[in-house]
Amino acid sequence: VGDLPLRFHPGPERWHENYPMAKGDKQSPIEINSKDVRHDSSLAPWHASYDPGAAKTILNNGRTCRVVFDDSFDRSVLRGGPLTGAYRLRQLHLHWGSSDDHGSEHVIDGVKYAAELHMVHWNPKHGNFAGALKQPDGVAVVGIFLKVGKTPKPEMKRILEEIDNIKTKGKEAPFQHFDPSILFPKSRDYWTYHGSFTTPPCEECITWILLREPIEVSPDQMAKLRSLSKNGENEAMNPLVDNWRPPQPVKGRVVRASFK
Ligand SMILES: COc1cccc(N2C=Cc3cc(S(N)(=O)=O)sc3S2(=O)=O)c1
Ligand SMILES: [Zn+2]
Repeated sequence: VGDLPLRFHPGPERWHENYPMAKGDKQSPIEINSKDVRHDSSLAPWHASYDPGAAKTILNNGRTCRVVFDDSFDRSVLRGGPLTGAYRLRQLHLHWGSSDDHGSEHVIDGVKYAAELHMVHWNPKHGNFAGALKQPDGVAVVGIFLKVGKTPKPEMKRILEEIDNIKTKGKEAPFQHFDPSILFPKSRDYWTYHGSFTTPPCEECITWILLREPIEVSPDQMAKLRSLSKNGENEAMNPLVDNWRPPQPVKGRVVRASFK
């Protein structure tokens, strides 16, 4: 599927034709309504201990902008929160819209953020990433909402400065000495629920940890993201925007909050 021209890429409504899991009972993203959220005082705080040296490259794969980390040993790990054990950071990527009023995948009390950053971690007790995909506790994704404001976080600058080197699909550039925990907002408050990858193959192996406090980006930082192309360098520019999946049925799942 990855290397077919765009016109053959079916949208989210048709993913289930090739990936039956896309119609499962634990799909992501979802709408979170505070009135249905249950505060769970037993939820521990989460901790990330990332090694800046683990950052390797940044790439445009035609569907998102992704930073890849060395996950060959417990070098950059996430612990605590709803998790048991240490989960290894594998990659981070973003989802964003064609304008500032939408772009996030999860929707909070009806609010769509301009973008949503995902930090993907996997549970090494399952041997490797492919093995972790098949387990309900295989993967943990930290989601951070991005909203457009006047006091942009300087830390996002580093990722967005690299955009010029990965404008077209397939472009990759070295991206080293980067500690993604600088992107975390001040508050550690989070929601957590069990769900899936928001793109095919849509496996239901993800413990989602969504941070309540958004981080700020500037309007021209958003414009920078939108200047990426879905196409290769010798094809027509096709703005890489609206790479978000719409909210999926909650199907009785309970979203827990670490805060009151
Ligand atoms: C076997 O290769 C696989 C198997 C499963 C997922 C992936 N990946 C591609 C999409 C994808 C979507 C993610 S999201 N938006 O839910 O955080 S995380 C992720 S991925 O791990 O990079 C690669
Ligand atoms: Zn994602």
